Amino acid sequence: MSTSILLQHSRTISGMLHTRIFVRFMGGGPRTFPGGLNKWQWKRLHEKRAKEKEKRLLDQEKQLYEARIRSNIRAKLAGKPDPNLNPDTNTTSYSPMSPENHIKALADRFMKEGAEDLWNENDGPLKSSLAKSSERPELSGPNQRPTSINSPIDLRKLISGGVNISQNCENFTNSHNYTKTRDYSMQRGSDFGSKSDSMKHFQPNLVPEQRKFRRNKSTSDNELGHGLGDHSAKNFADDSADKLGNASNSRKASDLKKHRSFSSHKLRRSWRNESSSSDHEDEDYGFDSDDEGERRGRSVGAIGSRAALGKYDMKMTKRVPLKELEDETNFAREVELLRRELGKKKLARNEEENSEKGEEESILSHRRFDECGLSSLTVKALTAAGYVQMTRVQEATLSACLEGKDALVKAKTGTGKSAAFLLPAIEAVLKAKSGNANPRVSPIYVLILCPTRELASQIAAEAIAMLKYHDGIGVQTLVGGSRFKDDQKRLESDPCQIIVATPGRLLDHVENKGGISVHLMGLKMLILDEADHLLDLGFRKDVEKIVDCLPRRRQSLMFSATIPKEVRRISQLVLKREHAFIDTVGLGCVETPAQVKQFFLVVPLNLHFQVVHHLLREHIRQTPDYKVIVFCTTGMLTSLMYALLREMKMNVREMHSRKPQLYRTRISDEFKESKRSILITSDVSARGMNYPDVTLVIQVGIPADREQYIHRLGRTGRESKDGEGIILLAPWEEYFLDELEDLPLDKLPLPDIDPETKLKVEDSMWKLDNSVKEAAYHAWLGYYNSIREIGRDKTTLVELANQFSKSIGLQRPPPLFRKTALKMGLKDIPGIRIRS
Ligand SMILES: Nc1ncnc2c1ncn2[C@@H]1O[C@H](COP(=O)(O)OP(=O)(O)OP(=O)(O)O)[C@@H](O)[C@H]1O
Repeated sequence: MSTSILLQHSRTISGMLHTRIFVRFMGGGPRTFPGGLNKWQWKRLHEKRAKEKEKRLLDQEKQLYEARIRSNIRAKLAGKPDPNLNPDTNTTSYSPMSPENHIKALADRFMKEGAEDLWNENDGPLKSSLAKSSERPELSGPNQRPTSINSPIDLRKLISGGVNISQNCENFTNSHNYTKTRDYSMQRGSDFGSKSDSMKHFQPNLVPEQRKFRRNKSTSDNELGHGLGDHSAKNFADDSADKLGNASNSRKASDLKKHRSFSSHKLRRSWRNESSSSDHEDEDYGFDSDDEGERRGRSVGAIGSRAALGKYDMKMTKRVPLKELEDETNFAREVELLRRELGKKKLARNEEENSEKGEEESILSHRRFDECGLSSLTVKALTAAGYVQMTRVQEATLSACLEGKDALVKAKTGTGKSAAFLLPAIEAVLKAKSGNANPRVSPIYVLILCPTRELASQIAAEAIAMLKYHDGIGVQTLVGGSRFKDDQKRLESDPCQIIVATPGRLLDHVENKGGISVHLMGLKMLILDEADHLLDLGFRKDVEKIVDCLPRRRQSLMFSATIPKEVRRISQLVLKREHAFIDTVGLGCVETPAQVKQFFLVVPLNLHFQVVHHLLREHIRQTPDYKVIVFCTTGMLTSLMYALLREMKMNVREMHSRKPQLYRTRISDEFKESKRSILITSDVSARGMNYPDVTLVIQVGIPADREQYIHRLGRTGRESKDGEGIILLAPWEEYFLDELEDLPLDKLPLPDIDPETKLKVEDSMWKLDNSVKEAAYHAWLGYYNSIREIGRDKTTLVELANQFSKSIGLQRPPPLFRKTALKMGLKDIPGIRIRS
């Protein structure tokens, strides 16, 4: 696991990356701007314009670059001198940059680790099927999931893998008149400096090959319907020497000029539930993502981080560059040679890594807490809690955080991020307290924001454990589900220095002038746990408003197991520009815990309940100390699943945001302590919850997005323990697997469920109250209607919903209120019944 700390980089128009000391952007200045915009809107407007301008320039540069490469190749194939070269001087005839330098500039720009933000739509996804297939040779069997469309090669990965491509490329470079490459193996440094150094070894003349590699891969993909890693592609490449160069070739090449694009499959919610639920309380279309987002009626359009990040961040589709050069056809052969070589090297490296696995899999580092400048009382409390060595993320972040730097931290689920931010938080309080002995109002020094109530309680409990030996430092939670007035009383009677809050409730306090703003004036540290989620649309506005009320001279930390690049871009809503980005996962590395086995299962919708029951039965049979979490897409579907499994005498508990807070707290506490039990839940349990020893996570239906998949899965395999995850999809949900293409999922065969069990499940379903089923139908319709890929074809959606209705034993699909049907765009769709 490599740790990299990337300083923020600015991009210059010339396309080169430069490290630059940033001036502070958000500090000072007027609070309103021309056009009545507030500073955030003003900032976003400028960011958007800058991005557009940069994209235009980048596109121009790419066109020029491609034109140069093309003319170079054409000239070579026609046996003419390079048109870019001046025949007299044998140098390029144009200035200021030679093709080689230009290529190098682009290489520097695009290939640098941490520069992935610069990759635009046309660059396609970062991962390659080649890299993937060699990473996961076990997936090449019959269980292999469908290869995603045209993934170009992640050359940066190849580079950082230290592969000597020079020899492999020899034929190619000779035939294409590129200077022969030297070994350009690149070391991964732990800081940017070392990375830039290693980039110096990167040979510019490789880039055209890399680019062509990508393009030609697309070509052969198109022809063969496979990625380069596929067997047929291999055969194709083996034969390519014969095939290429013959007359039919150019026809073939032109036949191949089909450009394929694929949707980013970001799930976008297009319909909001709050209107329907407020209008018609008996219908529930609610998603069940987070307490506050939902309570404030904002979560629905907001789930799905990348999808939800405002207009200028939105990525509607990813397009793969498929402008094949007609005369580049014999490239496939070189590609294949290269691929084989890389495959071998990769396997060798994997074996090496496997032998070091014991070391690799542990989340613990070699550093101890008593070596890193924490107060002795904190160390004592840590020891009492059984924490002696730091985890890797704690080791990687502690010194930067203790130095007072702002930081954006990415680390896998279950690796100890909570302690990583709580320890500097406690130190910040100690320092602030010693410098402010007799404050007039007792200040809140640390504010921790997180998305759900249970997570807030969990973090507060961990903080209290770490403060065991400190006197006079209080921790309180401010979360929805309790009485506002009770919060106020609590804050007055028991002043605290650390607040853990969900954004909605905190904002209520701030906006209601509940007195909390005065206490927040002394704030020293702001922490966003599950930061990417807090910057989703569901929370972002609240978070912005809260941040606006906080002192600007503060330290800010953001933590999550997933940080999509859009979040990196907008992190400056909270962080200073010169913050550290600490990524303990590593660019291009698998973002899920290595020891968690992941499976997917594609089953017709009408069999989902039976299959869940079957999977649970099997798991219970094989795992005496089982502990399972089943994630459902909405609260009402959670209720239905729970009711069914309870009817079938399984040891189940139910948790979603429709349940009263006291019930939720009880269930959460019970499940923490329990063994041999099953929690049926919605996404309220997806992030941050630390239920120990979960052996299996089942996800029924597609989650809101890739990030949510990772967080749900992360409820198992915590602290390096073993775990298993299964995602159950209907055939029309299978497209979602493209989102997970870089994760090691294996296909499970369709289980053989005996007829007797089938009957039992059906019987139990029949016994359930119709109101639960009707609510589930409405919720189902609301959820999938909001998912762009599924909800845009309303007729099919309604057909599927009616299938679902039938599968849960409803004789007829329950009717919708006219207003609701209208809002969902379903009013005149055949199969929809309207309530009279
Ligand atoms: N230094 C340590 N030594 C031993 N155990 C630790 C240490 N730090 C954290 N843990 C344990 O690791 C587990 C996971 O920690 P935590 O909940 O903070 O993970 P996380 O990275 O925040 O996960 P998520 O991404 O799901 O929120 C907890 O049980 C915690 O007690």
